[in-house]
Amino acid sequence: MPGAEKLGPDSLDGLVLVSNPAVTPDGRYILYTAARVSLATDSYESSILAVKVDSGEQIVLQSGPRDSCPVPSPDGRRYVFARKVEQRDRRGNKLPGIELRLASLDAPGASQLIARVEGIVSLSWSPDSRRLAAALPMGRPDEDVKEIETLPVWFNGKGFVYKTRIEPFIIDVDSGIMERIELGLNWLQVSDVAWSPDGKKIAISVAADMLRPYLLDVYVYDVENGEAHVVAQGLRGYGELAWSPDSKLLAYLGHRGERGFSSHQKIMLLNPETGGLECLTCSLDRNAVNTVNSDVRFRSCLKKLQWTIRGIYFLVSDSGRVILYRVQPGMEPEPVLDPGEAVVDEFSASRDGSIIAYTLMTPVDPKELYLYRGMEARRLTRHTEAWKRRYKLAQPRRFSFRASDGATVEGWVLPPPEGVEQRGWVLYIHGGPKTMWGYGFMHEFHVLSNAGYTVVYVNPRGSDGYSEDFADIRCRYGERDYMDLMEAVDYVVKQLGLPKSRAAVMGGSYGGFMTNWVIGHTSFFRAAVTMRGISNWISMYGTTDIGWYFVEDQLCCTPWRRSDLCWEKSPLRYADRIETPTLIIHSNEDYRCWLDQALQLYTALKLRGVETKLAIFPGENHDLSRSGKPRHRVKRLQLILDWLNKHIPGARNED
Ligand SMILES: CC(=O)N[C@@H](C)C(=O)N[C@@H](C)C(=O)N[C@@H](C)C(=O)O
Repeated sequence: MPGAEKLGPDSLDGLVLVSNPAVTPDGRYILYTAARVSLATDSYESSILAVKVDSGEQIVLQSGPRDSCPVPSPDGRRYVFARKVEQRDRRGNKLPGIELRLASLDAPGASQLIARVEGIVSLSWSPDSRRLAAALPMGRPDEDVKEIETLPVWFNGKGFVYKTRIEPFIIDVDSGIMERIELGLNWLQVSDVAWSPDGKKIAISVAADMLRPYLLDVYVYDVENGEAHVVAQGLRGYGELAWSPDSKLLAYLGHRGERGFSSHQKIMLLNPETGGLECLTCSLDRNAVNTVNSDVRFRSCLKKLQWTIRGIYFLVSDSGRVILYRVQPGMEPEPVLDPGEAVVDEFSASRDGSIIAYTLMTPVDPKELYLYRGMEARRLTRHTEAWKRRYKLAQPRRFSFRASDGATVEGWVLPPPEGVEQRGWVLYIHGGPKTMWGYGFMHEFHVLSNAGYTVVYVNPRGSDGYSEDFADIRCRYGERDYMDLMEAVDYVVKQLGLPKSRAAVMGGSYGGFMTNWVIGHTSFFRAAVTMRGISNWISMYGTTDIGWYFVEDQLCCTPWRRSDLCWEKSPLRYADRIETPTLIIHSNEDYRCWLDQALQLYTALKLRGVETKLAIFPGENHDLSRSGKPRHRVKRLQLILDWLNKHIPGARNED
């Protein structure tokens, strides 16, 4: 019977994650990745499928189980994709873990190896469909003793990276011959490569300053004479590039660092001839990328901007929604596809812009593939329907309130589904801080809801989805962000009637920092769960992949400059005030917020006799809750439920 099963932690099993909707430039096919979560193999079994646009016929192109990232060729006949492999040479040394393979759209299954690489940062076909520009990580850590002379030492999800350079290459796809593009840089990390439609140039965005890897320069490489020259310096942001159809101009996704890491990503128009730079989306005052949180995504190699003859397409995060926009030089940006209370999660457009493939999700619908053509949207896949039919999913309700400084703050409440008694509720704080809650699908929320916990999720100051000023809490962590959250608690208790004595607080990363901050400043909550969090900004500064610049930018302090401020903003400073029973969850390969952040808090709580438990997940990183091994994700969810059930006993609704 539909909705008969209770959606518990192991309901992850069998969920299909649809990602990477890639339209062939001629608009004939849409290629995409479908990854099935398997508890049996403890993996994501990913294959590459295609839909014929005119007939809707579905084709299995590569049956996996570790295939992903299809990138169609300009002539629409072939595509390259990534195959994850784990092999060693005769001496037992690990070989590069990614096969870059070439396949024909007319011969499903068959493919040929082009190169074995450590990873793929960016790919761009030559217009003649014979070569690829590629940004590839090169270099491997020492097998035994690590002899380190660079920064960062390690990077979340990549392990030790002190010998890694991300370099630009040209690859002949038929011979596999790889030719490095020389930029004459001692240290470099290429962010993106883009081959011009006339075939003559390759644009390359690259970080060249090891101590300030967030600064990007843009080079244009002349394919004929092999010379590269700088056309822009000191830019920031994602650094993605797209050429205009006439190969004269570049679109750059990023910013000038107006508000440090709190700046919105913008579509900037770069004239390679003059170096001129013009912001095309500043009038929006919204982030020109998708930052909505979801835990049902699989990896994708799609670009975040695309220049077709109808203009530059990009996504905008706005009040929990994600909308597809378009902008032309000299014109205002305009919405192309507004999904309402939903999220256009990824997109790609045919060369003439007449066909747009995208993935869409809602708070109760995991991602599926859609087609937008002739002002009409059509759903193309139903991979998650059987999974959805098994469970009862409650619908969230939006609320908003006027904060004490007059600003409007919005949030949502996800109650237990019909027939499930409310046991209590959790204030779930997102990370970033510059991400947003909204209309994305959160499996974890439905697990909490099905266990009888109403989930309250709010976008306080520091969140994305609003103005740049709303997001900018630099130097003021634990102030307006904290006040917005506490005022939201006040609102949901007084206005929405949630029981004040049956509340828990939880959050990850920055949300873990804020959870740690909350329990050091109030004992309102019966329980807390802090995940991949931050307790000490001084040690965060030197131990993580982004710490030495992220902490200085966001907290306005370093261990040597205003260290008092670093300490004042560290939850560990207030550990002697914590009374809330706290579960601490961390991964032992989290290099975004290192394990020391959890250990310091755990030690403090143990010494103070506060009920606490530390769960360390081996072989996992900062993204455990989003892409960790399925069995670990189930275990993590069970630990959370056990902790809440222990500290919010019984099933009573009133105080
Ligand atoms: C480069 C940068 O600004 N990264 C930050 C978004 C970042 O990783 N912040 C972490 C402290 C964080 O809160 N991460 C979020 C996205 C999470 O939920 O893990």
